[in-house]
Amino acid sequence: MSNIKVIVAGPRGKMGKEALKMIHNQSTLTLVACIDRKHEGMTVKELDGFPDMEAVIYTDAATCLSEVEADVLIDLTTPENGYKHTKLAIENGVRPVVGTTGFSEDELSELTTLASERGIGTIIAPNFAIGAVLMMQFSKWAAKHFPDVEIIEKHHDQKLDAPSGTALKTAELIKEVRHPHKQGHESETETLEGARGADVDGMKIHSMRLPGLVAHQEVIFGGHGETLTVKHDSIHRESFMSGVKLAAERVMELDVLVYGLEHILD
Ligand SMILES: NC(=O)C1=CN([C@@H]2O[C@H](COP(=O)(O)OP(=O)(O)OC[C@H]3O[C@@H](n4cnc5c(N)ncnc54)[C@H](O)[C@@H]3O)[C@@H](O)[C@H]2O)C=CC1
Ligand SMILES: O=C(O)C1=N[C@H](C(=O)O)C[C@H](O)C1
Repeated sequence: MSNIKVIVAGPRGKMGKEALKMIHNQSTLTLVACIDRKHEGMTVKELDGFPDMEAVIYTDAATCLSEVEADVLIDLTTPENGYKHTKLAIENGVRPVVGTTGFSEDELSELTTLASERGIGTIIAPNFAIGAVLMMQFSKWAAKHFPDVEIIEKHHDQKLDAPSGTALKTAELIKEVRHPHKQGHESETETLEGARGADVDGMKIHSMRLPGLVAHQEVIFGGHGETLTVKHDSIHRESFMSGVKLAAERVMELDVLVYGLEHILD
């Protein structure tokens, strides 16, 4: 694999820092610039102390994506900015690898159309951890046999979006095999609003936010006299990095947008 020139948006965030470490420690990706809210003109070396990272920080995404010669944008920011960066990247011929979650369905559909029109490979993956991708696939399989299911996602208390991108993606995969139906008692009522969680075609999603958590999900299926739980825990953000690296390599071979890492895993 020849060397891939990468821009990272959000380099000072929890995921951005982990991505810089990953890029620093391997040989197929080279950091050529960063997009940040602050520190215009500084280098990553000056900002974070990585000894040989001379990549310059831009505060204006449009300038960065139009001026810097780059193959891939890795975006790890916020829903609003991630969407803007992804759009700008596609318009400038830079392939986006997006970990940022919280995009609306309309935004995803607009980006899908734009990527196809421009022929620019794009990967948006709500979860880059290989174990999480397997947890979602196992859940889809289980839902064929256990159509009553509730998703419980648990995250750190700095997370902006709820439910998590992973929970929504899990529900989307389960929807492919589950007939919509209301779960629980047909006459059940909430005496406290929100008690039964968010609703996707009758299946429920519950979001927990607490300090000390990283990223965790349980998908609980109920049957006759039995339950089945499919569970994944990211206990360190390093868990996401093999997926980010794989996506940055595979996006070079794509000319459309794919949503979910499962599309590029062997
Ligand atoms: N797909 C995946 O596997 C994973 C996705 N995520 C998602 O990644 C995103 C980032 O997560 P964290 O690193 O935990 O958040 P964070 O809050 O630690 O980092 C976000 C960073 O984005 C920066 N930022 C905000 N606006 C910006 C702008 N206009 N330009 C450049 N940088 C900007 C902030 O300064 C901050 O440093 C979230 O959407 C989260 O849900 C998080 C973990 C795994
Ligand atoms: O914000 C996070 O931390 C995470 N966000 C992603 C999501 O919304 O699913 C992926 C992972 O769960 C961590």
